[in-house]
Formats: sequence, C-alpha cells, structure tokens
Amino acid sequence: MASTYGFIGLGLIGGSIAKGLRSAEPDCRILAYMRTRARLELARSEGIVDLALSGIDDALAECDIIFLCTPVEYNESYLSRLKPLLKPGAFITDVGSTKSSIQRTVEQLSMEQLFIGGHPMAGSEKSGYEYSDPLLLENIFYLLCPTAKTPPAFTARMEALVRSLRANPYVITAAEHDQAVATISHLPHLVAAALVNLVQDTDSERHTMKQLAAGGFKDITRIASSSPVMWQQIFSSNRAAVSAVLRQYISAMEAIEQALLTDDMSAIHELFTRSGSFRSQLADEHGLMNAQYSFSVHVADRPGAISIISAILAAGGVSIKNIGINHNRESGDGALRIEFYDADSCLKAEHLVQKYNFVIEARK
Ligand SMILES: NC(=O)c1ccc[n+]([C@@H]2O[C@H](COP(=O)([O-])OP(=O)(O)OC[C@H]3O[C@@H](n4cnc5c(N)ncnc54)[C@H](O)[C@@H]3O)[C@@H](O)[C@H]2O)c1
Ligand SMILES: O=C(O)C(=O)C[C@]1(C(=O)O)C=C[C@@H](O)C=C1
Repeated sequence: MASTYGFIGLGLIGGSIAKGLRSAEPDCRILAYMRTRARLELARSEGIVDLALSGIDDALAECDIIFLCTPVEYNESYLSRLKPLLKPGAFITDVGSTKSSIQRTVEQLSMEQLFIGGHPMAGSEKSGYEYSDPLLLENIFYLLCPTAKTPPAFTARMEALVRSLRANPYVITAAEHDQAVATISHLPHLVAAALVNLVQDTDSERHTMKQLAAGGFKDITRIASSSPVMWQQIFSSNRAAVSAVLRQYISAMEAIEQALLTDDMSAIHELFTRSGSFRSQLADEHGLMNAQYSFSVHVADRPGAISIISAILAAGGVSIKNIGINHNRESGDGALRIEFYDADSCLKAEHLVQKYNFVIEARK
C-alpha cells in the first residue's frame, strides 16, 4: 500500500524531500503544513502536496512518517502536539541541523519509541520552498540518529527511504553528530558571517573592498547569507560544542598571528601544505557527486544554458544520467553538474561542450 507522509514546514529541505519522495513513490500521499499559505498552494498546484493543512490537523493521523522541517527549536515544539495523533506503527523524524536537543525533548516526552532524528548533510544559503530541489539530496550523506528505543524497523525504513532519495544513510549518535557538525558546519557559518561583517565595518568610503572582492572572498562567504532565524536556533541548541571548537579555532588564528609577527614563513608554508593535502583528499573521497563520470561546466550569463547543453549532447548521441545546478558551489557560481553512465560518454561530452566554447570547471 502507498505510504502517507506528513510535513511540518516545507521550505528548502522539506520541499526537497517531498519532491524526492514524489518522484521515488509517485503514488504516495503527502500532507503538509507551512505558515506561508501561498507557497503551500504552489506545492499543491505542482502535484507535490496532496493535502494542504492549515495547522496541526487530525488528518496527520493518516501519516506513516511525519517530517519536522522547520527551524530546530520550532521542530521540538511540535512533538507534544503530534504524539497523540500518531497511528500504530507511525513515527516522527526531523531534518534539523542539531540532534541532541531534540533527542532530549523526545526523552522528556517519552517519545523515544516514536522518533528517529535525521539530518541531510546538504543545503544552501537560500531559504524557502521555491529553492527546493530533489537534486540537492543526491549522493549526499543523510545522517540518522536513532534514540535508545527507536525500533530497528523504523531505522531500516528510514535507511530505505534515504536511499530512494538517492542519498546515503549514515547512522550516528546525536552526541557524535553535534560534535562533528560544530566543526564542519556551524563554525564555518560563524567564520563567514564574521568575515563579511569585518569588511562592512572596515571598508573605505568608496567601498573599495566591497567592489573588489573576488573569488576567494566569495567562495568562503557564500553561507554568510543563510537564514538568521535558522542559524540563531542552531547555535542556541549547540552552544557548548560550538564554543569549544571556536576556542580551538581562535588558538589556531593566534598561532598564525604569531607566525606573521615573527616573520616565520616556514610556518605559513606548512599551514598551506598540510591544509592543501587534506583538502584534496576530501574532494577525492566525498566530492560533490560520488558518481565517477561527471564534470561541471561554467554556465554563468548564458540564458537557456541547460537546454543548449542538453541539445548539444543529444545531437552528439550522449545520454545524460543527471544534470543540475551545483548547489555546493565547489566549482563556483553558475556551475552545471552533468553526470554520465560511463567513461566514454563523459569523455565524448567533454569534447562536445568544449567545441561549443563552454568551460569545464571540475572533473571527477
Ligand atoms: N538550509 C540548510 O542548508 C539546511 C541543511 C540541512 C538541514 N537544515 C535544517 O532543516 C530545517 C529547515 O531548514 P530550511 O533550510 O528548509 O529552512 P526554510 O526556511 O527553507 O524552511 C523552513 C520552513 O519551515 C516553515 N516554518 C518556519 N517556522 C515555522 C513554524 N513555527 N511553524 C510551521 N512552519 C514554520 C517555513 O514556512 C518554511 O516552510 C532546519 O531545522 C535546518 O536546521 C537546513
Ligand atoms: O551549503 C550550504 O549552504 C550549507 O550551509 C549546508 C549545510 C552545511 O554544510 O553547513 C548547512 C547546514 C546543514 O545542517 C547542513 C549543511
């Protein structure tokens, strides 16, 4: 029998999951609530949502799985209201960027048997349903944090669901999760925001820095435009872990300052030697797409570039496995990712797009 899914919040992440489920299970039923009614109606008119709810509605009792996809503190606030609605065998999951805080609330509400935490490790600085895209979830790690009492069948169900979204399930404890994301996700957002504000606070009257900022500044600060509400709640619920890692980061910065003050250039050389070798391993092992046959093409300032490239490849007899805007921006703004079924197709495609003067930015 087709499954019924509920969504509380249908923005960037909720919308991407709902769209992915709709394509993986066309017959599934999707019920959703979000505060902006117009966007909910858009999701309904697109055939993603079957029933647009105007709040926590009794209809949610039909759901097999309810996804909480609002900012982390709001997600927690919905748990107690959803508990009495769950039918036997149904459970709740969330997509929040922190996992210990919601797990504590789940424990306080005696809902451990009804909950499994979730967190897709992908996203964007953009917010809202209009930016949602199932491609966002492809090939990423989707972290799962079962509680001590989550039935193994629920974990297995989520693992299968994650695979159906073409993501990779990764089971981890809430504590280990929060520790890791404090360093690889939360700290970078602080660094980006602080750096952008340093520029605004210290720029010249004619805004020299603002005008001249190029790739380096833009690459490291894209995420400074992320949702203030979402990030305020993330930092509030992972304060201790982020403060600890921020302290370590400040110490690393102080060591760099010392090297500069004492003209210790071998320390600076060593800094980049170590970071470069580790960073290149990251790109190899967990690149944007784990697919082996893919590349990114620069498409900025070319209206209709996706259709042009698709037409070029189709005319050349090359089948595309997947095509989409590169949300991780590893290859810069405007990069279009194209994935192929085999090495020969990938090579042929490279020659074809280059023949039409498109610039290839990253190969796998
Ligand atoms: N953006 C990312 O990069 C990213 C990545 C992974 C996980 N997450 C997590 O996913 C969750 C959602 O983030 P997003 O990026 O989709 O945000 P978003 O702003 O795009 O969407 C949030 C949705 O929740 C709704 N909403 C907000 N407050 C609400 C409330 N009180 N009640 C009901 N609905 C409410 C909004 O209308 C919107 O539909 C957050 O918990 C976030 O930590 C975000
Ligand atoms: O790519 C981005 O814009 C993101 O910030 C995505 C990102 C991150 O990598 O930090 C942000 C928050 C999430 O919880 C998971 C992923």
